[in-house]
Amino acid sequence: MDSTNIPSLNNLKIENGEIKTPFLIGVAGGTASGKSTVCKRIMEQLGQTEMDQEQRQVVCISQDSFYRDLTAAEEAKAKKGLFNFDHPDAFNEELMYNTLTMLLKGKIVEIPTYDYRTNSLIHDKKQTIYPADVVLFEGILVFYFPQIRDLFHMKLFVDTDSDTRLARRVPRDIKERGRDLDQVLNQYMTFVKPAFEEFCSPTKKFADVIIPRGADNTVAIHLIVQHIQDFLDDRSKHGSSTSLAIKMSNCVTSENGQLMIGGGGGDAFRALRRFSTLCKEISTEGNVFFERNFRNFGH
Ligand SMILES: Nc1ncnc2c1ncn2[C@@H]1O[C@H](COP(=O)(O)OP(=O)(O)O)[C@@H](O)[C@H]1O
Ligand SMILES: Nc1ccn([C@@H]2O[C@H](COP(=O)(O)O)[C@@H](O)[C@H]2O)c(=O)n1
Repeated sequence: MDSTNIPSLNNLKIENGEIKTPFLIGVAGGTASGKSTVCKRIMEQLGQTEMDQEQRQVVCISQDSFYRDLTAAEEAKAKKGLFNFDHPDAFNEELMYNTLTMLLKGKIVEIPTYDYRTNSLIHDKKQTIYPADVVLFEGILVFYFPQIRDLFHMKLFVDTDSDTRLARRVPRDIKERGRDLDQVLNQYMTFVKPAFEEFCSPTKKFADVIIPRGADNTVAIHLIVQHIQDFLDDRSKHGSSTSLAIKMSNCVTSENGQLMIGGGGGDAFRALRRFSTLCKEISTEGNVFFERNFRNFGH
């Protein structure tokens, strides 16, 4: 095999002699806001869904894979819908952080699958995540933990009104997650709604881009897809060591939420200009909001 193109060596993804480190995008939002659907649309529009896992340039991970194992007493509560899966303590923050930092270092990681019917992780059904060029990490509390929040190069918040979310959650949980109507409504009123207000909704302020109406917002999705495509094109031209993320960190800083163009590369500037120009061209209110102007773009 050509030594310049070894797909994986010592758990590192190496392509053309370079360690591949991903551009990490966080996708937060309330339950059933459309986070997974938005990620799916992004993947589809980038032509990723028909590719083999190992060939994909863009991969998506769910925060559900980082629910912590429950004790026997917690499991019994969960069965009756009396465990709070919307509280930050329900997650394994350390594993989430370690997994994302491994991916950022170009390592291949394995994550368990989550089973909503048994409220547990399936440890022997692991999903292999190759670093790829872009990693989407979606979940209700992906912006809650400061250390994890700081890892993202770009943060999206899917903002769908709570009536719509509840109307979507009820049939989904009954059909796909093995729940009955009473249980779904009880859990929603006891845990989901209060936790959304206390822990999830306040993280909207950390988002770089807010997507009202989730997957219905085709304009916002198109803009994000364009932006990622620019990044991928830049990478295929210059390789991962001269990634747009790194160049962006040179050219965009924002102490007070304003864009500042410094000494970054021309491609980064073009990509950013295209994204912001497109946003300005859209006169309809409520398509894309820039809240903090890529404060966290690059490290
Ligand atoms: N724009 C939409 N229109 C209609 N149904 C939708 C839309 N977006 C998502 N859904 C449905 O709502 C449910 C929750 O969507 P999902 O993307 O899984 O949300 P989340 O990942 O935020 O929990 C799913 O059953 C999904 O098919
Ligand atoms: N065993 C579990 C684990 C989680 N939940 C609920 O899932 C929601 C998060 O997933 P979304 O796809 O809706 O973002 C969260 O609100 C938990 O209440 C559950 O019901 N059971």
